[in-house]
Amino acid sequence: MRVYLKKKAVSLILKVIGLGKLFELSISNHMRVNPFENLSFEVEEGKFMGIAGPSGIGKSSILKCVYRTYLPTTGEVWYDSSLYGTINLAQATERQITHLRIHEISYVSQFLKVIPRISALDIVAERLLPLGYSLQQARALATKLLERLNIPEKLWQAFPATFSGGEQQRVNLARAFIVRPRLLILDEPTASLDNETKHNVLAILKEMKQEGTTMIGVFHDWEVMGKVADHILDLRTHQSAKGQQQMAGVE
Ligand SMILES: Nc1ncnc2c1ncn2[C@@H]1O[C@H](COP(=O)(O)OP(=O)(O)OP(=O)(O)O)[C@@H](O)[C@H]1O
Repeated sequence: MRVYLKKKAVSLILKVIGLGKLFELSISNHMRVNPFENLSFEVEEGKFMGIAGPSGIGKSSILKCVYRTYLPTTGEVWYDSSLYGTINLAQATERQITHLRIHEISYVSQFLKVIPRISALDIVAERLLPLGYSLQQARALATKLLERLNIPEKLWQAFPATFSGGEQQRVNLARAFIVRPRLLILDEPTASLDNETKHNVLAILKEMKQEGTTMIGVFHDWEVMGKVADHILDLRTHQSAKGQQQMAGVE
């Protein structure tokens, strides 16, 4: 008897085509900075794509174009969303982007945008309120996450404005993790963490991957990236990336 294994269909969650970003610096005599152009890549559902390349090549800007903090100058960012089906994030409305950020796309950077006079616990818990959780449920889940990220209990009711860089980063991670997003964008998420917390963050990322979260991320620490990434987009060797930024004055 022959047994045929059914080939699992590959499902793309992100397809970026011809992405480019041009910055024009009005304060510097209209100098133009064009870190990447005509950049294309794809990410399969449930996979982790790391982005590598030297400082200034555009890694963070690519993440920001996907999260739509930056509007790309050229190109398409096709995302297979739960809310709207396949949608080009480069052309989605602000309202669609806001909804996607609440429900399915999270971004975590090295820095926390500190919200004044809200406790660390509530900054994390509040992410769950628009998703239908009660304040009590949200606080219980936030507590578990803050514990896992080694934030001491005495800080839970404190305001993160006074926290150290590493503590703020852990609150930032908790805010992104708590919603268990469909797409998680990570920009240097472990940069100021001690080894024990880094280890815990990696464990949470692996757990989320198993639950189906797709991730794209930039890590300075190649060892950390190697532990979670399924493949790496290396901007130095990527054919369609320019590989280095070009600067030119406006004619
Ligand atoms: N908002 C902005 N306005 C003007 N220029 C910008 C802006 N954001 C990024 N750039 C420029 O684009 C280039 C790429 O920056 P980006 O932060 O994406 O690089 P990176 O590869 O992430 O660098 P690093 O590894 O040092 O964080 C840099 O020259 C940077 O100065």
